Amino acid sequence: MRNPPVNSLSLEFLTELLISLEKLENDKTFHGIIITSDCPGIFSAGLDLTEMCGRDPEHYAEYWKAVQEMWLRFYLSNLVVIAAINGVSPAGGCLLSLTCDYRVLANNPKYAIGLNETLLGIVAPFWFKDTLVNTIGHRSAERALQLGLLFPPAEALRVGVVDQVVPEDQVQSTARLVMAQWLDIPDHARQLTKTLMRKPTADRLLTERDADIQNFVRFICKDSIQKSLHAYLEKLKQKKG
Ligand SMILES: CCCC/C=C\CC(=O)SCCNC(=O)CCNC(=O)[C@H](O)C(C)(C)COP(=O)(O)OP(=O)(O)OC[C@H]1O[C@@H](n2cnc3c(N)ncnc32)[C@H](O)[C@@H]1OP(=O)(O)O
Repeated sequence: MRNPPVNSLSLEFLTELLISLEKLENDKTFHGIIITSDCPGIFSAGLDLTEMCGRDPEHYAEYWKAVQEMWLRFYLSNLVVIAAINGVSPAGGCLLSLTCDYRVLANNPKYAIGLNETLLGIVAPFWFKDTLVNTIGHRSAERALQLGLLFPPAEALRVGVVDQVVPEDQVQSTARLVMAQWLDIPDHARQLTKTLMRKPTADRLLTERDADIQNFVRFICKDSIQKSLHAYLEKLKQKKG
């Protein structure tokens, strides 16, 4: 991913990601992809806050549809998808990595990962929650979501948000090694098993997709939510001094 400075998931970047995924899926010589970041120290800062602030309801609806599409397409991809997480990965960045089949995280205490939406005064939708529950179990997800926990590497491994923590200079080579193991499995059997495990979760969003968009637009348009998102963005900008 190369969307400097922080790989935020803007509408344009989400569209690029989806087009890239589609191209790779349509090319039958590809069987797997590794998602990693070109922004030093940052895997992805998550959803682009500027897409959710000070825009009109039509824009929010279009943006949310693209976020849903990213989740659905990566979560259900027939390819083996591995995240080589080489930086901090809050909220939407964590969600993207949770759509993958396997997560390798660099062992750097700054590289926290988690769904921290409550810290921004917003609520992770049911499909963010479902993805986390499917990964770390109900009790750990309940605690992580309510507290907006961002896990440093050792904690992330202990709770199961990531599958492996390795020295920073071994993230890419480990991801390639893991990819080779996954590609050794007969592809047809692996793909059907992935679908079996994930389709019920995806179906839930597919049947409630429009309602989920409407909920998002209603929620994000609230004055109180706009105020807290503006304040959060301002805090990020002022951090530089
Ligand atoms: C109902 C809704 C449900 C779902 C909703 C939301 C899910 C989400 O994903 S919300 C986004 C959550 N993300 C975060 O909380 C991360 C915020 N960013 C950071 O903590 C830091 O920027 C980060 C640790 C990633 C990187 O730190 P630095 O290297 O120190 O960079 P800066 O903080 O100086 O940021 C540079 C530049 O980028 C802008 N920025 C950062 N994050 C975002 C973002 N998510 N969206 C848009 N823009 C972002 C930041 O404001 C700076 O901008 P400038 O000052 O204009 O350079």
